[in-house]
Amino acid sequence: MDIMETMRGRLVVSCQAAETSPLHATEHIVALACAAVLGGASGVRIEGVRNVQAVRAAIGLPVIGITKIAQPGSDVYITPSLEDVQGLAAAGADVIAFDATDRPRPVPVADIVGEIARLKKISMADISTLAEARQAIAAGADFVGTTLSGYTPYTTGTTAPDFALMQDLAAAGIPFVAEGRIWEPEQARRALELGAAFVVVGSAITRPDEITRRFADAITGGTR
Ligand SMILES: CC(=O)N[C@H](C=O)[C@@H](O)[C@H](O)[C@H](O)COP(=O)(O)O
Repeated sequence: MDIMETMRGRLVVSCQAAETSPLHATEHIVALACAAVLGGASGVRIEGVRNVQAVRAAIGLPVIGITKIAQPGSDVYITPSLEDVQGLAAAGADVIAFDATDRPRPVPVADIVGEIARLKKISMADISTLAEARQAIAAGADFVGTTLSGYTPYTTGTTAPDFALMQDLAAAGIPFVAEGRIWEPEQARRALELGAAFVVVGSAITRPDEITRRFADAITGGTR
């Protein structure tokens, strides 16, 4: 399987559950991933070494692996350490995504990228700005994701996907994936038209609490 070609121009579904969610168990993550594949996903994004291992065994499509581990003295939590990279690689992730934002971090971006390459995996740098994307590619990342736009102190306040960032990435010739706040199929299509290699959708498909809240708020005007 050519990992990138399998996902190119297609939908990848992020199957994650917060610790507070009733879906926070490996069997539920596997079920979400299998449902996504049934619905036409061409890959999945999975959090946690155990979940990656179980999903890898259950589906034959590309798996993007991440960990989410809070770090003392740092806001970087997506695949922050070399041990996280090693665990995800051993669990069978094809692509390893990691925080490549310009914030204080436990391990330099170049070291994370180097370890992913050493383990013969594909690296996806989750960024929030064009400058971070340039730095990540210069450090050797295979491609970037717009995942963290809106989640760094210097990129706050948006509710829509960051189409402007996608346009900037395309203009700069940086290979990118669209991820973050994509709630409508038309937004996914637009991201592809802007040059995204593929599109990652999470909450709008796999977080029933957030999907429910969207409907409930629309009905009640946000008052509960
Ligand atoms: C910021 C952050 O931690 N993003 C995480 C990255 O894996 C996930 O919580 C998101 O659900 C994922 O990026 C997909 O985005 P959305 O759920 O908006 O479609």
